[in-house]
Parts: sequence; structure tokens; C-alpha cells
Amino acid sequence: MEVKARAPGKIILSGEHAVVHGSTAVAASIDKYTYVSLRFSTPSDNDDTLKLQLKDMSLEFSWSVSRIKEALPESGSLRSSTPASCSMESARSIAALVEEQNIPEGKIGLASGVSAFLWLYSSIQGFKPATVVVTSELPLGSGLGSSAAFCVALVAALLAFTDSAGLDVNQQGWLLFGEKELELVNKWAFEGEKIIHGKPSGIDNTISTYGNMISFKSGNLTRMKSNVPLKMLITNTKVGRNTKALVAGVSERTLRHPDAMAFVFSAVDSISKELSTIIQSPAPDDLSVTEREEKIEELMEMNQGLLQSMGVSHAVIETVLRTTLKYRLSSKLTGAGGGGCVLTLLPTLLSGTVVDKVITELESSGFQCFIAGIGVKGVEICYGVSS
Ligand SMILES: Nc1ncnc2c1ncn2[C@@H]1O[C@H](COP(=O)(O)OP(=O)(O)OP(=O)(O)O)[C@@H](O)[C@H]1O
Ligand SMILES: C[C@@](O)(CCO)CC(=O)[O-]
Ligand SMILES: [Mg+2]
Repeated sequence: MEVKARAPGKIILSGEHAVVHGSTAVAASIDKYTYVSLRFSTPSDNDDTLKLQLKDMSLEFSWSVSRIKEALPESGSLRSSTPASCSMESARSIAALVEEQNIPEGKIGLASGVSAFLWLYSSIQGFKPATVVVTSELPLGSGLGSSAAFCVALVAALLAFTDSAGLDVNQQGWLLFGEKELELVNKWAFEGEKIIHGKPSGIDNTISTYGNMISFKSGNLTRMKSNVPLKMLITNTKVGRNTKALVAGVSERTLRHPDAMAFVFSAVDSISKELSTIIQSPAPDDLSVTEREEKIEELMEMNQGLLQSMGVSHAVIETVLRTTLKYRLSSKLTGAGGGGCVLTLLPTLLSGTVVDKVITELESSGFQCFIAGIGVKGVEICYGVSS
């Protein structure tokens, strides 16, 4: 029996970092996915290992299930229907299991993803031998929610054969979970994100699970229906960074300057609320489309300024901002910043020639550009495929 799951990446239109401190943020899914396929071994395979294949990186990790059982005995008593946090003791055992795999030095950032995998797999499926194959269209560690898409797709595949899935394994094509099941996927994925991010707000796993567009505050989501056709250019600066370290940096700055940072977070909250109102207001005529876009551009610029004051911008992000500004286009970093990806609003009436020119100039600086499809469905699964 085999199942494949796919979960989308995301952009944050406003509110990253501040959302960790209780402000509102607005996020949308994008049409780039992480895929996870799962196949349990059968007795005829004569194989008692759990394998994780990261296809894009040509890496394979494997553990005998008895070794995992010995290291993580508490996982055996957990239930797939009750998401559980990784204890300090389990985190230590997982670190040992990951270390045994000798991840190449240049790819050591994967250790947190592999740790999340071990926790989620053993907690949801126990100690069954299986092969899990991962591929992704998302650049890792670039602000497009690769960590959350990985956790969401993995959890969806792991829950697909449990009673918690609530789906018929004989159905064909991509299937959506029901509401209760989505909630369960989201909660487990959040536990994985905690292992990768340290202190996530939950916005990334939530948008990857539910898809479309959401506003998010203090762990609660509000689904949004966009009435503005948003076209966003995404520029990957290819400067690598790590969300956990950036989030920790903002928390340290907040401890040093609590009063000033409270105002910064409150300003971001107002920006996100205004942005949600504009995006959801009823369909306008052509003139007001332009007016709305101008407001969105101004809010993006204001948010970028506040992200800079949180200390999460980067020289390379400033280069992208300067380049797009030459074409009178507004941009902001998206996700954790510190490098990674930048969003640029492409107004509806902007000519294709200008879009081509700005992309050519950005790519000549060594950046990678693409126009994302925004607001796709959240996590989906497909039974009976072979990877
Ligand atoms: N396809 C994948 N396979 C294995 N591990 C992954 C995969 N995708 C993400 N990860 C794990 O997540 C880490 C990147 O997560 P990180 O949160 O730093 O960046 P991001 O999620 O891409 O950006 P952001 O959190 O700003 O949206 C990787 O270093 C790896 O540990
Ligand atoms: C930087 C951050 O706000 C968004 C990362 O995509 C972290 C989080 O909310 O968990
Ligand atoms: Mg992440």
C-alpha cells in the first residue's frame, strides 16, 4: 500500500516575525509543493528498516526499527489522534539517531528536518518498517515555508492509513481531508515545526494545511476570500539563512528594547488588519483596482521598514528593493528574511515589457525570479501511487 501527499509553500504578505509576538499576519499558499510518499514494507521485503530518501539531494537515511524503538520507547504509547510535543529526553535520543547518519557537513541544516521526521513518524506510526520518499519544488531555507510544507505533507501521508484520515483508500486522484482531519494534520505539523523552528507561530503549517489565504493571530486562523487579483514576483536571493536563528534574534532584540518593539509589533498588526480589509473588500471597477494596489504597495513598504527595524533584512534584500524601485515597484522580504525571498507586487496594468526588464535585471545580479500562482488548495493526498 502506498500513499503520496503534497503540501504547498507560502508567501507572507504582511506580519512575519511580529506574528510570533501576537500580531496579525496575512499569508497565502503558492503553487509549489513538497511531496512525500510512504510505503510500508511487506513481510516479503524482508526489511526491518525505516528509510528516509531525500530525492532532490540524493540522500538516504535508514534506521532499524528496533534501534528506533530502543531510543524512543515513549513514542510507542502515543496515539495518532493526540498530537504530542517532543520531550527533552526524546530530543536527545533523536539527536543521537540523526548523528549516526553522518549527514554531510554542507547539508547539516537537514538535521532538524530529519529530527522532525523521526518524531512525527514514530509518534504517529510507531515502529513499522517503511520507505518515505521526499521531493520538493520549494527552495529550502528561503522563506517560502519549506519546513512547514515538509511537516504537513509528511503528517498527511502518515495519517492517511490511520482511522484519523476518514478517507476511502480506493478513491482515485488528489483528495482533500475533512475539517477535523485537517485540524489534526495541522496540530501534528506544528509539533514538527517546533523541532525545526524553535518557536514557530504556527502560521506556516496552517497556510500549508488549509491553503488559499488566511489571516492569523495568536494561533487562530481566519480564512480570507481575496477580491483583488494579486500577482507577485518572487525573487530568491539565494542567500541561505535559518528561520530558527532569525526568530531567536528578534526575541533577543525584544528583550533588550521591550517598549520600542511593542510599538513595532503593534504597527505591524495595524498593517496586516488594513491589508486584510483591502484584499477582502467587494470587487471594484478598474480605477479602484489601481487604488487598492497602491495601498497594498504602501503597506508592503511600511512592513518592510518595520522588518528592517526588527533586524531581519539583509544587504542582498536591500539590493532587490533598490532594483525593483527603479521600475516603481514595491517589495518586501517574505518569511523569516536574512536573505531568502523577496516579494514584489506586479500591478494589473503593468506592461509585460516592464516585468521582463525587471526580471532580466534581477537575474543578471544572480537572483532567481518566478511569478507564483497564489491561493492554491492546501494539503492533499493520493492513494495507490508509486513514487
Ligand atoms: N524537503 C525537505 N526535506 C528535508 N528537510 C526539509 C525539507 N524542507 C525543509 N526541510 C527542513 O527545514 C529546514 C528549512 O526550514 P526553515 O524554516 O529554516 O526555512 P523555510 O521553511 O524554507 O523558510 P520560512 O520558515 O522562512 O518560510 C531545512 O534546513 C530542513 O531541515
Ligand atoms: C518568521 C516567521 O514569522 C514566519 C516564517 O515564515 C516565523 C513564524 O511565524 O513561525
Ligand atoms: Mg520554515
